Amino acid sequence: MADTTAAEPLIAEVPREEYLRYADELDGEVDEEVDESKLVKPGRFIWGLTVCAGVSGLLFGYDTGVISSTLVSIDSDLSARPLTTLDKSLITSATSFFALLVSPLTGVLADALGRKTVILAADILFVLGALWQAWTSSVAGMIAGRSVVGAAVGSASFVVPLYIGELSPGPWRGRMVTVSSLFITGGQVVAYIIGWWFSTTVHGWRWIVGIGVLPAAVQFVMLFFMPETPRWLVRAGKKESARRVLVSVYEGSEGVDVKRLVNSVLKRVEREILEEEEVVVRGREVGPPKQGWSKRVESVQENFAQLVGVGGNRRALIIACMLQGVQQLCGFNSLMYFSATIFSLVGFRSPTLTSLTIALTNFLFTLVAFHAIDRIGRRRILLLSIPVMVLGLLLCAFAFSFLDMPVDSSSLNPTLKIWPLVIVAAMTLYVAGYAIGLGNVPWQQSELFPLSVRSLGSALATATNWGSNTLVGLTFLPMMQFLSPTGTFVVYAGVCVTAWVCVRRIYPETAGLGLEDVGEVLRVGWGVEESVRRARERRRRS
Ligand SMILES: O[C@H]1[C@H](O)[C@@H](O)[C@H](O)[C@@H](O)[C@H]1O
Repeated sequence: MADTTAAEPLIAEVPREEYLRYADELDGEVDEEVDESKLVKPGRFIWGLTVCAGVSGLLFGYDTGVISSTLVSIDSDLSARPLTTLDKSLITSATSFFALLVSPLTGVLADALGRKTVILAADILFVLGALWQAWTSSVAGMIAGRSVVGAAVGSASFVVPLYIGELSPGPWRGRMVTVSSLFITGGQVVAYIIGWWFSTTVHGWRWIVGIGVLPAAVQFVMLFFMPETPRWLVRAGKKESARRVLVSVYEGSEGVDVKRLVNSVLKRVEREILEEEEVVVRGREVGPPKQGWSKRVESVQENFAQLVGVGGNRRALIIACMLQGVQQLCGFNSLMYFSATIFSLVGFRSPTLTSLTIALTNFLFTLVAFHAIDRIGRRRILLLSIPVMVLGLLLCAFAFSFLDMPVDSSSLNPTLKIWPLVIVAAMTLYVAGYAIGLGNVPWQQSELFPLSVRSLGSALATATNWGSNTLVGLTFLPMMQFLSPTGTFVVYAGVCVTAWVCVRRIYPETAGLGLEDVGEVLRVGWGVEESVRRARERRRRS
């Protein structure tokens, strides 16, 4: 959708008295009687956009899930020698490390250039990374290709939930954002299947990594027909374009007067921007206006100061980083990366197929989350599902204590006994609990932040995710060796218990709230009791 509207002046550029008068008028103008909570069903347009944006999730899942089969099938194709342990570690961790480096940067770009531009840039990186890996003939080339993919995954993982969250009507925001988690977990299932399919083909790994080009190229083309988010457009001074997008989002929904609702949402967004600008203007030192790059740097610094200096924003950042940190530190991805190794050590003859159960369970229970997240609520779903994870982990730890783990699969006892089966069942239980809650709720992060710091806040939380992901990837095998498998799984259970306590104390219920209303909850404190009371009332009414 091409934007032909000339940019109106940014609110910050309007003389201060005029702007304060406008803020007062706006307060009186917001139509408090119409809000999104009365919407009955979202229209086709928003579903279409969610699915198109979700393709990045598919690439995220595929590119992270594909590494285990790629490493096995490379054999001595790179540098004419088998891969060493160091090669494997570098190839694996290059992706999460580059995702960690790039996500804060794309947070700044998504504010300056728009959410859609970052998705577009990620697609170019996905294509480049896939081709680079498929053509390389050296270990160094492979590490470079994985790094490019890491930069793509880092950008996409933060910007897609942000894009979907800023477009979705409040009552469906949870479900819509969970669609991107469905694509991630679906991408991981596809990666396992394709990896297994090409495992016996000569140079099959080149196909495995190269196939990633296709969805990225398709999404690249689709992006030219997709709009920017209305929130970003209002902030960039393109209110009429924002209005057109909102009309398309709400068109076809039952239960509301679309025109009145669009006006009300636009006014709410403007009011939020004005309030935030007021905070910045009050805190800004008076000095000559900056130009060019120094203006950009100053605005990033102001943004950061606003993020950590304003109480509500700081609380949002703490919650988002805490959730993203525990999503990884609970150890889930060690199963994604190493479950085939574990299953072969405990005696399964087809470890890849057994690992597929892990990926499939993850996908199927994300579907459950999709149905439940707006009805049950983000906070409640976490409080209910984390204990299931603890149970699964402790059962795993218990079962491991009965097994003598061999150093490699050649010295194992081939007759399957009961404990390996208990391990698979316990891991499945853990993964089901993870997929319902911690696997997807942290990606709802963007709703916690007001518009002015949404992009930067989400990007920093995403960097926490990738930092913790890298840490788990690097420490899992040494922990298994030094703490024993039982000790390792008990540590992960400890992380989950800590997560449960933190969620209970500081994470308010945000389900069902309009995007502009979440900030209100965190303004004077964590807002837990009040938000839970209101969510209960909303549930009773519906
Ligand atoms: O939300 C996703 C999902 O749960 C994936 O299965 C996992 O591999 C990712 O690390 C996580 O961010």
